[in-house]
Amino acid sequence: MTDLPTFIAGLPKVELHVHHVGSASPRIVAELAARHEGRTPVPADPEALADYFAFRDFAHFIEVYLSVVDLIRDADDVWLLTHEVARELARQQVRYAELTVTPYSHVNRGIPAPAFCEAIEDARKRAEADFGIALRWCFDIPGEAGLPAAEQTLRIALDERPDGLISFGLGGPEIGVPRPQFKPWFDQARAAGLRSVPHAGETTGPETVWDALRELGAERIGHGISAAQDPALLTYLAERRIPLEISPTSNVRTRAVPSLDAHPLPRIVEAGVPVSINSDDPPMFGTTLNDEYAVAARLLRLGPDGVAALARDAVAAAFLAPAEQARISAEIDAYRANAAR
Ligand SMILES: O=c1[nH]cnc2c1ncn2[C@@H]1O[C@H](CO)[C@@H](O)[C@H]1O
Repeated sequence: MTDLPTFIAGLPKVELHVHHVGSASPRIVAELAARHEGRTPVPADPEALADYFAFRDFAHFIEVYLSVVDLIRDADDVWLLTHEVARELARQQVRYAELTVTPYSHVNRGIPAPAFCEAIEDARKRAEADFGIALRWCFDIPGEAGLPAAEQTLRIALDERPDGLISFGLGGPEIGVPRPQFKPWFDQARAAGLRSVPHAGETTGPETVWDALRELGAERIGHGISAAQDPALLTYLAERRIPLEISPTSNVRTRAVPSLDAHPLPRIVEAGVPVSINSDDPPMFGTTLNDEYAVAARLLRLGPDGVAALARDAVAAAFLAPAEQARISAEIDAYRANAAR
């Protein structure tokens, strides 16, 4: 039997909560920073970049995140970023990923919506051909930009409607950005067939998770970790099989939780709530999806069978056709069986 990190590295996976810009590797960020030398606070040197990605608190994280968004100036930058993110996901044996993209932030910086959508779509199709990975898009509202961003994000989603678009989200800070105000836009997105996957309960309490469920029709919750403070909410999520998209290291690096050992993941799993394990913004948090599976295995005291079950749970939570879910789950089972020999 191979050791657990090696087992995880080869395990077929899906990733459901990972941000487009947040996945820009130090190499890509350095390349983009070099293209815009002198006009960005983002260091081009990967060493200095690691220090730059040390966050005082969540607000500081968003500030740094937006400084990386500023590096993406044209459709070529968008294509490069998207194709490289797909390469890194495929390297970790990710077969399918729902990538959270924030069109508002890019259109707001001068990239026309049609050009932006054409770039991500072309990169998505090329990634499927080059790496065998299926990408789909979640268009999310940057919460800090409020209702104008909600309106523009919905407009872009419905007017451009890229083939890969499957869901509608809400990211950015939660403090001072109540979820209920976004209900009209989520209602329209859901009426147009987009799945609802807002962030909630990351930096605020269980009430924002309740709001995301009751007001925004959330089918999955981004993070949702404060649900661990509300037994009734845990029961509600478990009974209705509403998955939480958990990114353990993200929560520590943005100071949403004090340490990995204090992370509520064990309590959430213990309550029977479905979870998927994710990396969120891997280079910014100094992690990878494989590292997050290793963290989850440590916190949940899992061996290969348990880790394979985590991967299957993420497949079950994915907005994938049942036949596709069955195919990837069967690949996970075959891999587990083969590793046991
Ligand atoms: O962990 C996270 N929580 C909330 N927002 C995040 C996170 N990672 C990346 N973003 C991104 O920050 C943008 C701000 O414009 C949000 O739209 C969201 O996509």
